[in-house]
Amino acid sequence: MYNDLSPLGWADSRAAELPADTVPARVARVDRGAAEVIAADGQMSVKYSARVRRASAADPLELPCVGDWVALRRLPEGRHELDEVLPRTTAFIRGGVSRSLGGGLSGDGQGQVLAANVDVVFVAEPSMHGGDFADLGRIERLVALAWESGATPVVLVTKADLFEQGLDHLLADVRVAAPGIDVHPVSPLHGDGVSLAAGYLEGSRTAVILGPSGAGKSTLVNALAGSTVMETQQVRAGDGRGRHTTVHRELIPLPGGGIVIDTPGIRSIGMYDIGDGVDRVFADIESLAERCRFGDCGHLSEPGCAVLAALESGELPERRLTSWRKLQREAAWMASRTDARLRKEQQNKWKVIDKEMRRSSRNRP
Ligand SMILES: Nc1nc2c(ncn2[C@@H]2O[C@H](COP(=O)(O)OP(=O)(O)OP(=O)(O)O)[C@@H](O)[C@H]2O)c(=O)[nH]1
Ligand SMILES: [Zn+2]
Repeated sequence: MYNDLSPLGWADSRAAELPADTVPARVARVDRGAAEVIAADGQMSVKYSARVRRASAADPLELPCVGDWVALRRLPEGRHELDEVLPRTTAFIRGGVSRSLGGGLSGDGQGQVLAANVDVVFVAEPSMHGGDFADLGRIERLVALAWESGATPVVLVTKADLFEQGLDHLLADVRVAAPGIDVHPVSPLHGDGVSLAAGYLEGSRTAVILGPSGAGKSTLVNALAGSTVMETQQVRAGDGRGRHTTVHRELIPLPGGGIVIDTPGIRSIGMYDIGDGVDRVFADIESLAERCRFGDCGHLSEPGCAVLAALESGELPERRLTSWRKLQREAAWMASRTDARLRKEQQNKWKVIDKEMRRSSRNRP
C-alpha cells in the first residue's frame, strides 16, 4: 500500500495536471493494451481509455510506458481505467531503427518510449570484462544516450575490486571519456559504493542502469533493494475478483528511498537518436573544432585544423576522435532513417487523403 505516492516520485505540484475526477498512479509495467500501475491504494492492472487508445494509434510515442505518471479514472463497476498519460519530464525513446538478429541494422519504422520520468542514468561499465579493460567507447555511447533522454548520467566503474593497482589510471581515462560527469568505482558484490549510488536517488528520484551483460547491473539493483524486491510479485488483479497473478514489475521502489527501473527494453538498446547527446559527450572536440580555420573543416588534413593539432600534441587521444567519428556517423545515419520514415508517413497520409477525396467526389451526385 502506498497511501502517500511521494516515495514513488510523485510531486504534489503535478496535481494540477490531473483531469477532473482522476487520481495519479505510476506505471510499473506495460503489457499489450494494459498497464500495471501503482496507485495510492495499491497495485492494479488497468486498461487504456478510448482517448489513450486513439492518441497512441496516431502516435506510438503516446503509449503508456514504465515510469509514466498517469491519471486513473474510476469506472462505475469499481475498476479503473488509464485515462491519460501526464507530461513526461524525461524519456528514453527507441528510434525507428533496431539491430536485426544478424547484427545489422534495420528500420522498423516506429519510435517507442521505453521508460519515462527517469532522473539519473547509471552507466555501468566493468573495470575488467572477459580479460578486457573498461570499454571507453561504450561509455561514450551510453552517456550520449543518457543525455539524449534528458536524465543525468553517472558513470559507475563496476567490479572495481578486480583491480589491485592502476585503478586510478583507469578512472582517469574514463573521466576523459565522460567529461563533466561523476565517475565512481563500485563493487556491488561486496557492497562497495552502493550507498554512494543510493545517494543519487535521494528525494525519491528514479534511476535506470545501462551497461553490458555481466556488468553487475542486477547485483547493483539487488544491493540497492536489499535483496528480492525486484523479482516477481503476488498481485491482485484489478477486477477485484481476488485472482492472483505473478507479474514481473519493472519499476522497483527501493526500501531506502528512490526508484530503479530495470526493463529488458532499456537493457537491450542498440541505436537511438543520439545526435545532441553525442555533441555533449564530445564537447571538448566540438570546442576544438570551433577553432579550426575552416568552418566546414573535416579534421582530416585541412590546414589550420585545431582538432588535428590537439591530436598531434597528445591533448586529444586518438581513440576519442575515432569514437566521435563513429558515433557521429551513427547519429547521422539514424537521423536520415528518421527523415525517411517521416517522409513515408507523410506520403501515406497524403495517399489516404487523396483516396478519401476521390471517394467523396465519386459519391457526389
Ligand atoms: N568481482 C566482482 N564481480 C561482480 C561484482 N558485481 C557483480 N559481479 C559478478 O558479475 C557477474 C554478473 O553480474 P550481474 O549482476 O548478473 O550482471 P548484469 O549486468 O545484471 O548482467 P545481465 O543481467 O546479463 O545484463 C555475476 O557473476 C556477479 O557475481 C563485483 O562488484 N565484483
Ligand atoms: Zn579541423
